[in-house]
Amino acid sequence: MAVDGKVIITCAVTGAIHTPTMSPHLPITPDQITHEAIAAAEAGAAILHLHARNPETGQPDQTPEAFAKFLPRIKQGTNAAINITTGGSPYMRVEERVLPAAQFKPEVASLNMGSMNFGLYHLLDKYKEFKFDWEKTHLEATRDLVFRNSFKDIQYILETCYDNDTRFEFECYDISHLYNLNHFAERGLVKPPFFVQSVFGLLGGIGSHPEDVAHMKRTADRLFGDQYRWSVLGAGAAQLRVAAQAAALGGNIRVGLEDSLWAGKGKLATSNADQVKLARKLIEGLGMQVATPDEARAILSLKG
Ligand SMILES: C[C@H](N)CC(=O)CC(=O)O
Ligand SMILES: [Zn+2]
Repeated sequence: MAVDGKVIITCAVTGAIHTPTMSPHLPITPDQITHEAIAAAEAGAAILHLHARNPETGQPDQTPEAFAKFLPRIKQGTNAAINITTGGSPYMRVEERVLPAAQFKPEVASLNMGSMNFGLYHLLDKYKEFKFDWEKTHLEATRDLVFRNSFKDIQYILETCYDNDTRFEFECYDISHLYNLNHFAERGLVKPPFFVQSVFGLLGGIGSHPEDVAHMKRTADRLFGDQYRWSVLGAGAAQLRVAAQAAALGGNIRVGLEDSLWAGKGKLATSNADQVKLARKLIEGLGMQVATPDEARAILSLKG
């Protein structure tokens, strides 16, 4: 819940879902990722969720070397908390996916709380021509893709990062994922407050209807009571609508070009900061305030 009316904005700067042909504004190179991350923080993002890409082709790159090309500069340029993905790309194995978080010991790392179909092939209806061959394959192959996050995979990431005092952004794409988180809580493998990032509107997970958002919150309230901090992300066109509903319900918000390329209906976002500014307007419009990085650290008990 927004603590003392402070709402945490997370910005997911580039991700591993969208591809270069989809938007000229998708940051690919280390310079672009660095610039976009710092600008998003200046606009109000307290947490920066980071993936790396091949600077030439934009292909997801989960090697620590790729992250090392922008992490130090981002840390120098902003006080925002760093959140390194352990999801990588849904095609990767968990041993590869956990490497950057294990090496850089960030304040936050994402943790996907269940296996699921991860559909992107429907985007092929929209984009006919692609700059790079891998883009079409990347989308097409999701027709038969299972994003694997077995209990063993999840425990492997938890144990690999345990001594780093890294806390997790628990990505819950469906109600069952909340129960999986509860399972690890009961086993004492995760400690509160749980930063629950509910994902809405990704093909293979829960939808983005207001009933879905309400159902996810009701279930999390019942399972975790005051032991969790709720945040939401809406995929694609649902981003701002889901953010508005959640903020009104006391939730925190995730935006960024990883989750949506848009800044309103049919309008391509020209930067991550664009979306952060829209989120800020929402929050302040509701009479709440945007949490600073240090306020977010206090709310989420981050190591700082
Ligand atoms: C829907 C988002 N792409 C979820 C995500 O951010 C996964 C991760 O990086 O671990
Ligand atoms: Zn991610």
